[in-house]
Order: sequence, then structure tokens, then C-alpha cells
Amino acid sequence: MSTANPQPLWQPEPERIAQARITEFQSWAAERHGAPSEGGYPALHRWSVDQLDTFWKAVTEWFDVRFSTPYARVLGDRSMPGAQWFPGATLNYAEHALRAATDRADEPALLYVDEIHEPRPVTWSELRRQVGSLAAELRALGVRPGDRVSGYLPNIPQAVVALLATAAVGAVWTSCAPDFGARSVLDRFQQVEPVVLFTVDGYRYGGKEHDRRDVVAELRRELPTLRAVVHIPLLGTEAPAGALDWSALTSADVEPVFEQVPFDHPLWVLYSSGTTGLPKAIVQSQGGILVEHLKQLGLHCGLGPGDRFFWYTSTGWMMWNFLVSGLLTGTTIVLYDGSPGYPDTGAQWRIAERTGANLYGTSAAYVMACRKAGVHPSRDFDLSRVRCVATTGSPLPPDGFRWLHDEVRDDLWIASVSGGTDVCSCFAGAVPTLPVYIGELQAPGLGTDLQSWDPSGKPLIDEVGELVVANPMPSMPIHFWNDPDGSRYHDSYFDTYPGVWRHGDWITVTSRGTVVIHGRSDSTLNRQGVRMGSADIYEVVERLPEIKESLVIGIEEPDGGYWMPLFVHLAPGAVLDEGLRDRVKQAIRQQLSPRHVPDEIIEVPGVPHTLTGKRIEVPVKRLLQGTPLEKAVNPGSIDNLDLLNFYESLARKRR
Ligand SMILES: CC(=O)CC(=O)O
Repeated sequence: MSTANPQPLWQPEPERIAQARITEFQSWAAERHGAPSEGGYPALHRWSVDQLDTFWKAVTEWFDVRFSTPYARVLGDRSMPGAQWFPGATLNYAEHALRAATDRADEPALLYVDEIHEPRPVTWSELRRQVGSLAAELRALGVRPGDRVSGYLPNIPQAVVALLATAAVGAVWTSCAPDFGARSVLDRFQQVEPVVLFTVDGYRYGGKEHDRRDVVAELRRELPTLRAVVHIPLLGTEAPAGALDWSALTSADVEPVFEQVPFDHPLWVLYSSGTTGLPKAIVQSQGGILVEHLKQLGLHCGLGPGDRFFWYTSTGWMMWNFLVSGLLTGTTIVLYDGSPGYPDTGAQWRIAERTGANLYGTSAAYVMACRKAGVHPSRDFDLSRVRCVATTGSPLPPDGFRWLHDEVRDDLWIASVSGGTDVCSCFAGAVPTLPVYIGELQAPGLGTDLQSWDPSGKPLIDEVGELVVANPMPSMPIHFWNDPDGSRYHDSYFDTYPGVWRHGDWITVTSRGTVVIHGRSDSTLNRQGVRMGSADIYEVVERLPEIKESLVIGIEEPDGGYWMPLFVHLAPGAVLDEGLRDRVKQAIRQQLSPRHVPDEIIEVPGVPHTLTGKRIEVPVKRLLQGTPLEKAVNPGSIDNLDLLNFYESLARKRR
């Protein structure tokens, strides 16, 4: 938590400030667009929010966004939800991602690393050629703008090619990582009804091969809209009957044709699991992602041609999409397909060293795991090219800041960033020209009116409140899939403060302009950066005859850990012995993913609900975090108040 006048852990040198791309942007925007030339980042930020239209116009000019049809205005309607960005304009995201192929054809666009940790390059010209070939094949298969194309793929070059080819056609990309079980994938893909599925036969993780051909067969059976399945033989198997071969589709020497689509044309569907129902299928636009990611990656992360950008992620997390967007800035992106800690906990540092990463991003949980395991990054690896280590997934605890500072370099820029799938970006985080304070994000992002609000909508400074964004951002969802009246979209962000985005995180905006994130204000599970819906877990667990009902919560712990207990109310006669515990874990691991497996399974006398029958996850979470019973719940809204005594006494025992 912030104190009034702490010392910064890191302060950028004046030359570094002067040379930062964001400083160049500010001077240019001051000349051309009336941005403040003095006052550094805080003044630029204020201007970007007050003059939202001018700011975004400046971003498109600075990054030379190619509008094939000009826009009529920057912001048509600015109400939320439903803001209209750059009405009238047409463009293509993939065209921008492949622009560096013209000048830097033989330099690497991608560096692919597997668990052997030897980077293999894919040049800009090769990437562009493969995208051209695949886009032509997709068109030949009848894929049209707006059709959905899905990937069940690890973080490999083929996934990037497939995304860019899909966007080149104007189709809509969506992906799941291959450690997702069939049910999790179907809960996502069945909503969007893809016409093409790109899939591997399996993947390698932690030194082992994981054959996924049975899951792929199930996906093919359960996705009747598929017109084509493309097989990528990562484990070297033959394409199954009726599937197309990846190499045949990507072998032609064809210039890509980039469909020119409206600014708000859908680019991809990302998923975010809530507490009830299917995961939210969040649709973001080609233009919205293009400009938001140019801003984030080019200004906040300071990336550009000649840089190398590594973020440890999987295709099931929005950070993968964010990583791919590194290409927009002409940066080489590093794709690592493997376990974060194989063959040893230091694996990611070795990859950062071998790929010459300038910006290395990871989860706060990985940093804390390295600290615990006694990893010494700068003793064991040459990290002289890493200028920034960025973290997300959960707030980086103060000990994580100190550890990075002590164990990597004392002039290291540490950027703890926070945003979400919902905007596929950051609300607050990296600013290369500002100091870093322990436990704090440097500042809200440009063009982002980030505030902390009390329940009545009063802005708070130096006090915990709800994270709100009071102006529209271009990467906010254009809609949710299958939400024709927009009610699910509205209820997800706009039902607390009409017309203002409420994200569901507790934050403090400090009087120094920094931001502290305290965790989720709702009950979404967020384990090591992976958001999980409790509903998915209930569905699997409660299929077991021994389980009558269950409740799962996740608790952010002061040391940066995350405790995810699963409470089970057993059916009459059932006993929670080792056998049953194993069956529960096995079912979750197979049908969802290893990340969904709880830390503990605890028998409870019952699950409390609201009077409308909803399990009360947030109050139970609060009780376990130490909130007194009378403050954690509204007694009038609970079906069986006595049950809460059990959870309260468990909380006491844990303290
Ligand atoms: C940028 C982020 O906020 C990533 C995440 O935690 O989902």
C-alpha cells in the first residue's frame, strides 16, 4: 500500500527519458496537436483524456495507420457501451502487422522457442508469404468476412500465421490452448460456431508429450459448423481422415490480400469466465485493437523496430493476442511453447537471455516462484539486453519488486501492469519516463480515464474503491457474441455506474498518480493470470454422484500467493477420502485443465445461497479474508445463515 512520500525504487535517467518513444511522441503531439510540451507524462495523460478525439487522431498519425477509406470523425457516439470509433474508416489489422516485411524482409519477425530453449527465427518475408498463402486458401474454402476461424493451438508460429491470415480475410479469430479439455473448448467455440478449426495433434509440456487427438476428434464431432479442419503435426502424426495438411496450405508464394473492413469490424473473440453460465464471448474490433495496441506497445512499452518482445503466455490468454500485436510496431516477438518452469524454475530467464529480449513479460506468480526457489537471474544469465521486466495476471507484491531489483539489476524498469481480457489491454502500468514505486503501477494509460470510485460514484484518492474507466477505449468490446440485446454486455460492466465501465477490481489511485490493484471485487477466479469461471468447475464436480453441491473461491494472499479451496457438500453416505479427492481432481484436470484443480478440497455441511438461489461466493471469500460476518453478508439475503458460521470458524482457524 502506498505511503505519502515513499522513495522510488527506480527512477529513469534523464537520457532515457529524453530518448523514450513516448517523449518523442509528446514533443511531436505538442507541435502538431496542442499537447502540453511541459509537465511530462502526467500532463500528457491529462491532455489525452480531456482531448480524447485529438489524442487518438494523433496516435493514428504518429503510427501512420493506413485508412483505405478516411474516417468522418474520431468518435461518432461516445456513450458507453456503444461508442463509435472512427466511423466511415476502413483498414486491416493484419496489413499493419506485416508492414515491416517491406523494409526488413530478412530479419526475424518471430523467434520460436520450445522446451529445448533454442530460438528459431521466422523472417518477416516468410511470415508474410505464409499469411498470403493461407489467406488465399481460406478464401478458397469459402471463408468470408465475419466467419469464425478457430485454433486449438499452443504458442507456435502457426498460430500467429493463422490469426493473421484470418484477419487478412476479415474473418474472426478465436483460440484455446491445447491444455483445455474438450468441455472447456466446446463451451467457447460452440458459442461462436467456427467454420474452420486449426489444431495440433498434441503438445509437449514439462518434458512430456500430451496426445490430444481424442479431444480433437470430439471437437470435430461437436462443432457441426466446421467446413474444414487443418492438422498441424506437432507430434508428427498423420492428418486424420478429412483433415487438411498445414504445410499444403502454407506453401504457395502468394502476396497477401488484405480485406479492407470497417474500423469496428470484429477481429477476434476472447473469453472470460464468470460465475454463472457460459464464458463471456468478448468481441473486439480490428481498428480498436490496432490503435489501442499501437499505443500500449509503441508508447507505453516503448517497442519498435530492432526490439525483441517476449511474454510468457498461451493462446488461451489475451496476453497472447497482445504479444502478437508486438508485430504492429515492427518488433520481433518471442513465442515460447512449453512449461514456464521446465527443466528448472529459471527457464524463462534463459529464454529471455537466448532471444535477447528487451522487454520480458511474465506473471507475478512466476516472479514469486523464482524468488521462493532461489533463482538468481543475473548471476546465471546474461540479461544485459532486458531493459524492462513486466508482470501481470495478478498484482506484483512488494517482495516481487524488491527481488527483481536485487536479483536482475538495480537499474531495471519494473512494470507491473493491469487490464484484462475485456479490453485486451492495460488500464494502468508501464510508463518508461516515470519512477517505479514498490507495489505500485506507474500510472493509468494514455486515453484512459481510470478512477477509483466509492459506491455512490464519488472519485477517491488514496482510498480503495472500484476500478472504473470514465471514458470509452477503442478496444472495449464491440459486443458479446450471442447477446443480441446487449444485456449481458451491459450487465457485465455498466450496471453499477450507468455509462461508466466498472471493471470488478479494487484499486487505489494515489495522490502521486500511481495505481495499486488489490484484487477482484467480484468472485472471478484468477489464478496466475488465468481467469476461470467457477461455473465450469461446478459443472464438472457436480457430475460426480458423491458431490451434492460445491463452492469454489480464490483468495489473493499477502505474499502474492493464491489459495483456491473447493468446498464440497457430499451426497448422503459419501465419504471424502483420498479416492474421492483424486476423482474430483482427475475430473477437473481432464475436463477443464490442470490450472482449474483446486489447492484443497474441504468438506462442508452445506453451500449457502442468496434467496434467488445463487451460491454466495463473494461473501464467503470476504469471510475467509477476515471480514467479520456481519459486514461480509446481508443476513436478509441468505437462505441458510447458520451455514456461514462454519466458514467463519474456518477463517478463524486459518488466521
Ligand atoms: C493485462 C492484464 O490484466 C492481463 C490479465 O491479468 O488478464
